[in-house]
Amino acid sequence: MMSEDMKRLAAERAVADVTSGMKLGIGTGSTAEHFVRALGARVREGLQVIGVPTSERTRALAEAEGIPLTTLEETPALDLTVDGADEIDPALSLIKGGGGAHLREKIVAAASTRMIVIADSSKCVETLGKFPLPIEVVPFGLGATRIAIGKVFADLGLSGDLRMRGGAEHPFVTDGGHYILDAHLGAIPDPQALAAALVAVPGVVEHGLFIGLAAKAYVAGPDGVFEMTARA
Ligand SMILES: O=C(CO)[C@H](O)[C@H](O)COP(=O)(O)O
Repeated sequence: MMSEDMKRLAAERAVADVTSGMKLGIGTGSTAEHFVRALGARVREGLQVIGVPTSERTRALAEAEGIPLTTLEETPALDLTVDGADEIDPALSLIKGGGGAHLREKIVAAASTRMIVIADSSKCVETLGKFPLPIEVVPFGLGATRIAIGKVFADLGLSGDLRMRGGAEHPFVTDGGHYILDAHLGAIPDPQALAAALVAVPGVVEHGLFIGLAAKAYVAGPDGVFEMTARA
C-alpha cells in the first residue's frame, strides 16, 4: 500500500468518529487534507459540524469542501481535533510543525476536549527527535534567541544544530508572521524537560512538542489501521 493510501485510511477512520453537532479542530498537512476531503463528503451528505482550521491552507481547502467554519473567538471550546504528526512516541507525545502550522495547531488542540492523531506507520518512533523539532520564534532578536536556545540544549545535554527554515535569505514565514528554527537533535530523551525549557526562552513563540494532548492515534500500516493509546 502506498503511503498516501495509508494516510487516507487513517483519515477516514477518524471521520467515522465525527458525529453531528460536533465542533471540530481541523489539522494541517497531507494527512489532515485527506481528513478534510472525507469530512467534506460527509458534510455534503448532511453531517452537521463546524470547524476551526489550523492554517490558512486548511481554511482554503475546508471552504472549498463546503465545511462550515468558525473561529476560537466565536467558538472557544471544541469537542475534537483531528491532526497529523511528524513523529509519535509510545506515550503519544508528538513532534509537529513539519508544515509550519504547530502554533495554531497547538492552540486548537488545547481548546479541544479530545485530539486524535492520524498518520501512516512511518511516523511511529520509540524516541522523538530524529525529525527536526520546529521552534517558532519572533523575527526580532533572532540572534539572541538562537543563543538562548543553544544554552537550553547544552543544559539538557542535547547536541545538534539549529537551522533557519527556508535559509537566511528566504526564511519561511508562518501564518503568524514568525520564523521557524528546526532543531536537528537526533533524539530527545526527555521531551517534557525540553518543552518546559523552550517555552521559558524569550522570543520563542511555540515549539512542536505536543505532550499530553493526544488521546489516541489512528495509524495506518500495510495491514490496515490500528488504534494507539498512550503507554505510560
Ligand atoms: O504538524 C503538521 C503541520 O504543521 C503536520 O501535521 C505534520 O507535518 C504531518 O504532516 P503530513 O501529514 O503531511 O505528514
